Amino acid sequence: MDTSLPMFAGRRVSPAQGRGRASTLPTLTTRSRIPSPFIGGGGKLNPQPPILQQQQFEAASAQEEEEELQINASPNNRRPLNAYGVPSRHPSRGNSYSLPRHNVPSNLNDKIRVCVRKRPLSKKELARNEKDIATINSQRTLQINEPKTKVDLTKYVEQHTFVFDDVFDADANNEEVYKRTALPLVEYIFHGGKATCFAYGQTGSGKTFTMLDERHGLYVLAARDIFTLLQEPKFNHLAAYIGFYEIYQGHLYDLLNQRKKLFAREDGKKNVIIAGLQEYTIDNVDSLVQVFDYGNTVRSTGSTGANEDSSRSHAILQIVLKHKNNRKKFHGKLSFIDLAGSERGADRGDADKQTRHAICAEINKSLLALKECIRALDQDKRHTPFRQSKLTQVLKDSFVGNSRTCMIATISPNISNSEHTLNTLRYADRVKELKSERDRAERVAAGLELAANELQGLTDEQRQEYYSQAQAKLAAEEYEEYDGYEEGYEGYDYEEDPVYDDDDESDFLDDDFPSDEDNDLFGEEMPSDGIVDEDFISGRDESANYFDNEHETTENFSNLNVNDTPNSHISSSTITSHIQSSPDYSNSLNSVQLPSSDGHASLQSGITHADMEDFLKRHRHELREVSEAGKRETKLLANFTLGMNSNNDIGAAHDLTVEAFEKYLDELDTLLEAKEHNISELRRRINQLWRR
Ligand SMILES: Nc1ncnc2c1ncn2[C@@H]1O[C@H](COP(=O)(O)OP(=O)(O)OP(=O)(O)O)[C@@H](O)[C@H]1O
Repeated sequence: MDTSLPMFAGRRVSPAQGRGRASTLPTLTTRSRIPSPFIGGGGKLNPQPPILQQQQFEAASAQEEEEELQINASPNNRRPLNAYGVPSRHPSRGNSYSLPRHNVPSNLNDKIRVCVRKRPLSKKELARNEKDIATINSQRTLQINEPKTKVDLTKYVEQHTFVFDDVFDADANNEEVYKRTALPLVEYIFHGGKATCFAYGQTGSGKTFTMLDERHGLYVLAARDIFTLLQEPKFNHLAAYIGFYEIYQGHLYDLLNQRKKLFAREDGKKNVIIAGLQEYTIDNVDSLVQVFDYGNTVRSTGSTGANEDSSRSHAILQIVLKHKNNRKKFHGKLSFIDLAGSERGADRGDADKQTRHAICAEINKSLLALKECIRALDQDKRHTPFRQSKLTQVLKDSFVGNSRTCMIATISPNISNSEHTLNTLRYADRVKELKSERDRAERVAAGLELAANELQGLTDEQRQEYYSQAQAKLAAEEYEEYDGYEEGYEGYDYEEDPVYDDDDESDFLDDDFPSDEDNDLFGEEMPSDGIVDEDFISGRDESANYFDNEHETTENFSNLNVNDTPNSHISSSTITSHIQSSPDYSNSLNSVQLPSSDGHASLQSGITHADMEDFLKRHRHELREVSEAGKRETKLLANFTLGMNSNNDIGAAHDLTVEAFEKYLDELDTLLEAKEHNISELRRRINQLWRR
């Protein structure tokens, strides 16, 4: 007797999952698995989410799907033949199933969306008579018919079925793709969010065509809508700033400024700043395309067997919305990323083998890190491994807090690329596991399979044996799948740290940025000659670290007398006195109801344990935020002091120092504002406790 387990899409399926739970199908709803403050009623950034309509639609569709399944289960139901003339379920393996059509649209407001786009067969592929092995079954499912050969040389087709948020067939145009991928992100950034849209896939599968095509690329379509929205009176105070850079072998280069090397840092509000990035204020699509074309000509490319223009770098086009009258005031950000080709180590074109290996390793590392970061977010992990690659470091602020991400996996449909295509789809599948839907499909498929054959005729004992094996197998698979993600990174045990104790606010614990010990936020090597980098000072740089700060020394601090500044609201060099003199501070202080003067606490009697816990959480948060801001402040002070010391006080050098001083003050102001905010928030909570 063959007790091997039935399989689905390359994975074995538990009979317990299959038959046991199939009967509960009608009550299963599809999905709402990503808890996000912006999804479902009341989310500030999402004033009218179409969730309700969607849920109603889902309920109706669930019923339809169920009916369809029962039809498929009928022994009289003849399965269609696939492109190879074989029934859609291979009789000898029992490992593939015809899935219900997933006609339920996904939620455009999900924090993370994963879509797939199939390109048409190219002329060359058609001329070679290559078969199209990718079948789109519905708006959300696709099937890869992978030709295989058994050891006895019998040919068969293995079918792999995947479910995504959206699947676009070869005839879908960029406008259609745009509406369900980047358009929601455009709307989102106008509500103050940060968003990322990226394409992932094998060389030649259509990433550039989708993202960066100069006529219909998603970036052009998005820019068109962004510029239109900026004309509206309510957004009149905003302007779009365009920057275009690449990540090549772990370094950042400005594509709009002669590949000048760039450094990524984080400002006081946790926005990632690409220091030195040349940004253009652009208000029409034509100029944007011009700027972009220019940038593209300097992008790092190499030649592979597959595509002459194949890129070896990740290209990032960012559109930042800022306040017109204050460029430092950030509103929203949308990044389009054309990732380097995903195939592993298969490149053949580069002359130098060592370079080729280094490039491939770097690309693989960053793609892996990207996947892990998105997975961590999707699964609400407490720690996100941003530091594992330059790509994820620069994208950090697009993943945490008010952020949305849309990934478009691009696939080639031809037979000779089936392996790469499957790799791409598996990668995408892992990025966001649409568990409830996949499980549902698996349960159904397994249920049908079992009903049809294997368990029939078995004794009770044999069935029992079958179930235990299946359960053990599933448990092992699940263990393998999640093993390794829980430990955190950099060897630091966050669980043990009482300060970083169990907090429910989303990004308390996922901050990977180094603090005092690092040169820049990402630990990247900075110019270490102590000389002011001209470009940093030239006014293009929004970062605070204008000077090399390799040797942070306290003696230098005394050289800076903040009291001498013309900026009157910084009245003292100490944070405390600054905070005390601020209007926010006085307001919060005035509004706090202190305990009565006879010394008896006047806490409200109904205070619960949970209230106290809640307050402690807030306090920990405040402590951490303020101490981080303090560290940044120390660093800022040291940087400026060192820079000032290395410049003399006459002529051009003095002018540079004054300019840097202005920026230093600006940055300091932002840091203090962040601290004040945290402190006054804590005081507000104290106030609430006394009052209740
Ligand atoms: N959906 C599509 N419809 C029509 N043609 C397409 C589509 N997608 C891609 N192509 C064509 O396929 C070819 C390869 O596409 P593209 O250059 O976008 O691939 P890529 O994934 O960006 O490759 P690389 O990683 O090497 O840059 C191009 O000639 C492009 O015009």
